[in-house]
Amino acid sequence: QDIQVQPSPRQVNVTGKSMAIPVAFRLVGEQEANPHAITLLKQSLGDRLGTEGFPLYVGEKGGRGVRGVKRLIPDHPEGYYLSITDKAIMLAGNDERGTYYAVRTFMQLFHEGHLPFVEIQDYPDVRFRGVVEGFYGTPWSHEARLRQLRFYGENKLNTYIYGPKDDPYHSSPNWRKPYPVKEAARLAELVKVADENEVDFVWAIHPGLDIRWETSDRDSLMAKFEHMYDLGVRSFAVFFDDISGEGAKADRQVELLNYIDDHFVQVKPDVTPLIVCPTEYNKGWVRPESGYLATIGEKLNPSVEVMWTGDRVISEITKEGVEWIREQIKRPSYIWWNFPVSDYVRDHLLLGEVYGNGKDIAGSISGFVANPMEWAEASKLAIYCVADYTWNMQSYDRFRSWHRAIRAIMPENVEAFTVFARHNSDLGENVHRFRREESVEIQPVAERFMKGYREGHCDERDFLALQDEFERVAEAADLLLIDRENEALIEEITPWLHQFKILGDAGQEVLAMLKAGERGDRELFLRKYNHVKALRKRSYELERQFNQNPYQPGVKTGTTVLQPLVLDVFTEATERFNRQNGTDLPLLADYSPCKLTTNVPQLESLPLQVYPNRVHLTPLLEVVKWPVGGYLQLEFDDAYRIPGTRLNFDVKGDLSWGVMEVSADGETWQTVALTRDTRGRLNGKWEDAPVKFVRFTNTGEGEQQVYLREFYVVFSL
Ligand SMILES: CC(=O)N[C@H]1c2[nH]c(C(=O)Nc3ccccc3)c[n+]2[C@H](CO)[C@@H](O)[C@@H]1O
Repeated sequence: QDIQVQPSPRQVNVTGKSMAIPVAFRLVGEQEANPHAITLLKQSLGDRLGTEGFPLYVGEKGGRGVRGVKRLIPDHPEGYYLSITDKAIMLAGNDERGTYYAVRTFMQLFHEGHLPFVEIQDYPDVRFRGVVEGFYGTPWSHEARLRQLRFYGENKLNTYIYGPKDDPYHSSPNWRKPYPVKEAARLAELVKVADENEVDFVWAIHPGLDIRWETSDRDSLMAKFEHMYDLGVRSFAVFFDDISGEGAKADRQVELLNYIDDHFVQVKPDVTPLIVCPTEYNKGWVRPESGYLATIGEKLNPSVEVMWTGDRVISEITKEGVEWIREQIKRPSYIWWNFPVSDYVRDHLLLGEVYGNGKDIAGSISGFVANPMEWAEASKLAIYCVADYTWNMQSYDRFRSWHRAIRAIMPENVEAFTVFARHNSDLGENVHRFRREESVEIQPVAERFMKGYREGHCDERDFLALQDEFERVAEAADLLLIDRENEALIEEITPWLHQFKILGDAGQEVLAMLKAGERGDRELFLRKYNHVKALRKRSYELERQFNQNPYQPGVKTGTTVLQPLVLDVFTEATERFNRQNGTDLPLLADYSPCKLTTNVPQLESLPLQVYPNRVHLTPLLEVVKWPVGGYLQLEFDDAYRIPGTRLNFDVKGDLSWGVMEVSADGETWQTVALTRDTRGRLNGKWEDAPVKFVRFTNTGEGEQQVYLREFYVVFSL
């Protein structure tokens, strides 16, 4: 019998067939066993659990109920022994959490009215496993956190670190202040639910932006920890990441951390080891001359856990990397894995497989927590896989785990959510150059088809495979948009589902356009051409409406394979149509909210890079000869506010020869005042009535020679 347990247990021996689930269980060990384990049993077995019936023994090593199997219980933290025979059921933990995990596993063995005869010996690879809510952006809601904690209990994750960068009471300016009553009550509830799910709720403080190395701030921090202790928190962290100046000094940090350890953590009877995120938290930032890590390694109390993001801020965790840092800090590192966090690619969802981390790192790390997206429910896909990976690395299978995660999160729409997640996994170009696979199955088909099409032949089998995939994309979007089984998840991803539907429709239509062109059916070609243009405009409008933020606004989907394929087929088919029919249809499917007009010859065919709230001119390497009266003008499709303009012509002197102007009608113009910043760039903004035109003109006495290093306009409705 295929025993499917999440996370995958270490040792499973199927000892026979199975038995019908007993109508009644006689519970033995209730008084001594972990009460959370007992509660869980009662919740799952309900009134089947009582004083009569099939014997069910539960308890920790040394307890009366499980003394007969003491030597079978793995001697590891959170380890457990489970056996089901035709005589009795045994759920025996090496400690309280192990008993709880034995029950969690037991609950997964019920299958079609039967229980398998099985023996399981199990324990986790990594001591501390879970999530650090440590991203920039909108912190998770209280309800989302409650759902997360229950999810961690189900998946044997034992750590949740509360550290949302944008919580002013976690970081500056209010880290010194107690939470207001309402927030305090919510945190107390989180601690309670975490405890019920055997999760350590770790409260982190991020004082480094404005900490003063004086007794007063040390006392403020201790007082805040006492305030959190009074709310029930028993696990604490100090984050010194992303700071500079005074707060970044290693010796000062170590002095404070040791003080906290000596006077708070070690003094309290029930507080777990302190965790610190150092300022030099990845290898890419280590400056040996700073001696920062050496100070941490030599002077920080050995009991303090030290976090580490790997060779870079966003990186895969390797054995070589964790062994290197272990040497530096003189202890195993506590991994802060920056995935599936997307606060630096906010227009993307990261729903792909969890892969790339070593399966041989368990011996050199003490913890592994994933930093998630601001989309809590969507992050569960990766969190589920991290739970599987950190519990039993050697047996981890990225593909199996990802598919089980999808089935666990969206059981009524597995196929649709698989299609959606398959094409929403890469980050696109980003500052950390961290990429993930996307659209893996269809990618070779798309590449082969496009190559053949450009060479003049259209492979029918590939054509049909692509058509089928785009149909599945459109179907998946509609199925998920009406899904009611996981409304919180659908609410989070709805903007991307709408974008995904447009992509599926556009993909089918460009293929129809291609076929119409091949058959010489002008009327149908033009119908499809116009429909695709309309779909791209809808896509653009959706980007401007949803997920607006100052960093990466908008809604991206299928950006690695499917979107480029739609644009490539559109352009190629339109080029052929124009050649065959002597037409001049625009080749770009993408909708653009503005167009460039100019009388400066070198700028005439300059591509625009259009983002949801910014339009950039592509920089030029050569010198631009800008004649007197020469102008460069952007005309928008609507009247917009212009909160920012920037130009950089890389000229040393002043730019008195040029003027930046705006207009609502292209007739009456107003000058935009420009100020030069420290890097010689000229910045302006227009805060009066919305305008449709922005232009820059050489109003001087003679031709100017400039470098077009940067020219962009920020626009907003
Ligand atoms: C330890 C850590 O990753 N800290 C933050 C962090 N810091 C960075 C940086 O890239 N920080 C940085 C880069 C350059 C200069 C200063 C700070 C990324 N991240 C994460 C992903 O964006 C973010 O979620 C996290 O809060």
